[in-house]
Amino acid sequence: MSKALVIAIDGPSGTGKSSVSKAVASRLGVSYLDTGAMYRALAWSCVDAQIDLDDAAAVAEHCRTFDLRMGMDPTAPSVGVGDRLIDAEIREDAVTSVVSKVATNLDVRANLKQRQRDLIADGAARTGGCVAEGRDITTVVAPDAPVRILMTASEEARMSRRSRQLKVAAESTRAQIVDRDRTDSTVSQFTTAADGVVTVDTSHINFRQSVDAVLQVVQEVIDGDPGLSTSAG
Ligand SMILES: Nc1ncnc2c1ncn2[C@@H]1O[C@H](COP(=O)(O)OP(=O)(O)O)[C@@H](O)[C@H]1O
Ligand SMILES: Nc1ccn([C@H]2C[C@H](O)[C@@H](COP(=O)(O)OP(=O)(O)O)O2)c(=O)n1
Repeated sequence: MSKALVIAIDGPSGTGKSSVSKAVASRLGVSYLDTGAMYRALAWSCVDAQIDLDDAAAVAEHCRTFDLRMGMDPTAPSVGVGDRLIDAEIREDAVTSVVSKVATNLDVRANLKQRQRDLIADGAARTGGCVAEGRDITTVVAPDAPVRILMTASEEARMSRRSRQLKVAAESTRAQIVDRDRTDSTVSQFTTAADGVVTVDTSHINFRQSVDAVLQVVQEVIDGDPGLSTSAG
């Protein structure tokens, strides 16, 4: 029986993790998991339930019971709580500005880590593989993944991409990117590659080239491990 093609991708904000991971998963015909969206969904759900985000015990308790539903089709990923789809809501400033409060809660991280492992296993069982992206996938959630990649890019490139994406001035993205990454890095190390993790620096390559760079790393791993397979040609 062939082994599941789990591809773990970490990196700071604005390196291209989400867009590149989605494209790679589509090309390979495997599932896609945006773990950052899970932290965002929890932050949204706490605000919706009027839970004080500074009350770590209350946030952790809410995390244990909230009905998070992740759609893992890379061509139409979705995030829901119960029957309500919240894909747009979790990208709003109201969530972006507070998400670090839930992401730095260690009880929350333990709960979401287990959910992420289960989702990756389910997604891989359905489609033969899964591209999972975040901050601690290569090190904590899926340290045994056959492909592990750290995406990096200069601060300048990351800020300018986010500003183009959000249609705001580059400098105004500093708080969203540089400051938030600094807070998040107190609980997971995602700026240097752990042992066995391949770095893909996207500072000076475009989106297409970034997708090709990741696919090349995947192909090299497949070539060295005949037990792994993919539907991509
Ligand atoms: N290599 C690249 N070169 C230029 N722009 C890119 C590249 N990769 C991604 N982008 C663009 O940068 C923006 C941020 O990418 P995203 O995937 O959301 O990053 P992350 O998930 O790391 O925060 C998106 O608009 C995306 O299309
Ligand atoms: N595996 C993960 C994924 C995201 N996080 C944190 C980091 C961010 O503050 C939030 C949201 O992550 P997301 O990847 O959506 O953030 P970006 O806006 O792309 O930088 O969750 C985490 O701590 N661990």
